[in-house]
Amino acid sequence: MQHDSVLTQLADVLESRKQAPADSSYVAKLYAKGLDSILKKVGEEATETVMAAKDGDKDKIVYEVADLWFHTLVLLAQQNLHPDDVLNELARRFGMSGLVEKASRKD
Ligand SMILES: N=c1c2ncn([C@@H]3O[C@H](COP(=O)(O)OP(=O)(O)OP(=O)(O)O)[C@@H](O)[C@H]3O)c2ncn1[C@@H]1O[C@H](COP(=O)(O)O)[C@@H](O)[C@H]1O
Repeated sequence: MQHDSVLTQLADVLESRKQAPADSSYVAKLYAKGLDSILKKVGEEATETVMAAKDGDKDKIVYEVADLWFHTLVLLAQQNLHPDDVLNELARRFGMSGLVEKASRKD
């Protein structure tokens, strides 16, 4: 599987969880708890990433960054944003305009 398609497919799953009953999955439950709960998880996972890096444990760094990225993807979805919106911003900073065509920003 291409890595960029992991982001896209995960974003599709996160979008679909918006229609799911609150008790049906972790993400559905997190949406039901609301923005503050999502932000709390982002903060916790950022802290756990810092602790893993301070411990110098590379496996733990990868695991915690995956948790951090995952919860930021939940945040993006909750805000009706898509990973492509972030990839486009990174591409713009890298001097590569139009790298990712699909962006779903709705504001
Ligand atoms: N990638 C992930 C993923 N990464 C981390 N997590 C969850 O994020 C939580 C991490 O929080 P912690 O480490 O603090 O563990 P915890 O104590 O269980 O967390 P809390 O219940 O206290 O919030 C764990 O419950 C993990 O299971 C994830 N949950 C789901 N996904 C993906 O999201 C998709 C949709 O998820 P569901 O809606 O749950 O099916 C799944 O198919 C997966 O691909």
